[in-house]
Amino acid sequence: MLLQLQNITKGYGEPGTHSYRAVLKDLNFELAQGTKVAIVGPSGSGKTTLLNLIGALDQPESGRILFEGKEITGYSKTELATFRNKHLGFVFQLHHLMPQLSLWENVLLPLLPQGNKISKEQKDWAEYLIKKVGIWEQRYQKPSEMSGGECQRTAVIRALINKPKLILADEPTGALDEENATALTDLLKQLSDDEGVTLVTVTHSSVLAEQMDKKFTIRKGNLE
Ligand SMILES: Nc1ncnc2c1ncn2[C@@H]1O[C@H](COP(=O)(O)OP(=O)(O)OP(=O)(O)O)[C@@H](O)[C@H]1O
Repeated sequence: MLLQLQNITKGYGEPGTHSYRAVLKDLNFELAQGTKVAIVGPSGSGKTTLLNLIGALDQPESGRILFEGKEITGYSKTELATFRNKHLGFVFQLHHLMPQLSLWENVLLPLLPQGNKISKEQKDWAEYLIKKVGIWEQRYQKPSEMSGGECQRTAVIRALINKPKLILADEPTGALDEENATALTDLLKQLSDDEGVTLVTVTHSSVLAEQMDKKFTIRKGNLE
C-alpha cells in the first residue's frame, strides 16, 4: 500500500472541553499505488481536514498514517517538510503561481530548495510536461498574461515536477468554467495514468469524481 490511515481521529478546539468538535472519527483508509480517488462530501464534513492529514500539513490526535509502510505520524516539522517535498505534489483551487515569475520559472521553482543547479534531465522533464499540456508557446509569460485554464495547467505541472508518488488536489477545477474544468479533469487523469502517479482529489464536481477509479464520501467523520 502506498498510503494507510489507521484509526484516525481529528477535531478542533481543546479535547475534553465544550470547544472541542470532532471532525474525523476513527477513520480508516488505504490507497494502492497508481489509483485515482475522489473524496466528496457536504461543506464542513472534513474533506480539507483529511487532505491536510494525508498531505502531512497537519497531525491527527490519534491514529497512525503510513506511507509505503513507514509511519509518518510522529515526524518532526522538518522531517514532514522533507517528506512533502520528496513524495507529494499539491494542486489547489487557486493556482498560487508566483506573479513575478514566468510559467517556465514557476514550474521549476519546487526544484530550487534541493540546492545545486537544475539538471538538464529536470529541464527536459519540465519541457516534456509543458508541451504535453499544450502551453509551451506561453512559457515566458507571467500568470497575469495567461488564462485561468493555462494557469491551472501550469499548477498541475508544477505539482509533477518533483516526480511525486502522490498528488493531492483540493477542488482543482473549482475556479474554472465548464470547458476548462473538463479539460483539466482529462489532463489530471491522463497525466496520472501515463506517469503512474497516485491521485487524491477533493471535489464538488461530479464530472471530476466520475473520472476517478473510486469515489469516497465523508459521512459522520468516516469514509464510505
Ligand atoms: N482551524 C480550524 N479551527 C476550528 N475549526 C475548524 C478549523 N478548520 C476546520 N474547522 C471546522 O472543521 C469542520 C471541517 O472543515 P473542513 O474544512 O475539513 O470541511 P470541508 O469538507 O473541506 O468543507 P468545504 O467543502 O466547505 O471546504 C468544519 O466544521 C470547520 O468549521
